Amino acid sequence: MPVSDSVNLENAAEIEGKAEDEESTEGLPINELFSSLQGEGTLAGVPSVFVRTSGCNLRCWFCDSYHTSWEPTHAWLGLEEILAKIESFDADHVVLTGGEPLIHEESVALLEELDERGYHTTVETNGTIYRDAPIDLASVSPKLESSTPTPERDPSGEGEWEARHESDRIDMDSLARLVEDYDFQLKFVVTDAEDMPEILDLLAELRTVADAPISDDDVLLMPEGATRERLAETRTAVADLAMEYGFRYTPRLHVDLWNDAPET
Ligand SMILES: C[S@@+](CC[C@H](N)C(=O)[O-])C[C@H]1O[C@@H](n2cnc3c(N)ncnc32)[C@H](O)[C@@H]1O
Ligand SMILES: Nc1nc2[nH]cc(C(=O)O)c2c(=O)[nH]1
Ligand code: SF4
Ligand SMILES: [Mg+2]
Repeated sequence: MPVSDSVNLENAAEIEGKAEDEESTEGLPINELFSSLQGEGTLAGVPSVFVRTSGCNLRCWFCDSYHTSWEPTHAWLGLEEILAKIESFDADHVVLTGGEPLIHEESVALLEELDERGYHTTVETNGTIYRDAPIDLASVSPKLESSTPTPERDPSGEGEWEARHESDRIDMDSLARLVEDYDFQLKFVVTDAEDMPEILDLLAELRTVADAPISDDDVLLMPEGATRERLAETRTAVADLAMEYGFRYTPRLHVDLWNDAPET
């Protein structure tokens, strides 16, 4: 969808207010809807349609989807319109992402319609919100302390989101319900070895709290980087960490192939 069709909201409070107002109505704020190869995780390389909702409850400093979080941009589309666009592509897999798709109650209705039509559904989520929906793969990316937008790292302000991001980024109950109810992968964005103790602690706690087994094979380390240049700096160290700790490594194929251009 060309961004020129989209409505640009000025600030985060406005989009969040808008998203809540619109929960009672049909439709979703869509930032882009396109066909590509799944670039990340266990299904990397699978042709998929991506539906990117706008709006997020967190603000990672490195967010590669800036126009869904820091500066949300979107058009409101009805479910029928979204489904027609999805069906115009020849794919069996649909990836619902964002922004944070699970802030929107209407995401459940979309997933139900996709399930009825026989699509395999992946939901890319930060794991802070649980919803009961036909999700074939919950692709959960819990946010580490290294994602927090400190004043030095804030891409748009002076650290106004730091405290809220820090207090909201982990919700153990939501994480536990997601891994209990769905096939899942835990996909951590990693920059260097300093991220590892927090990952190990989080896994230990989740394994205690969740009534579902979590194997090391369910844990994927993904290098931080939204550009080829940045990935070139992080990926070898992250691959080494995956080998050292016995977790999986996931590439970011869309960054390697297309440098994370829009609609890739
Ligand atoms: C834009 S997020 C949308 C879904 C959800 N909000 C989340 O964070 O999981 C999609 C995926 O991209 C990852 N991601 C975002 N920015 C990244 C970056 N700079 N480097 C590596 N992965 C990144 C997220 O961790 C998540 O797995
Ligand atoms: N090709 C491609 N694969 C992806 N996997 C997860 C993505 C996302 O932004 O959630 C993504 C994306 O933006 N593009
Ligand atoms: S949670 Fe996901 S969409 Fe939200 S700011 Fe972080 S990476 Fe971006
Ligand atoms: Mg992406």
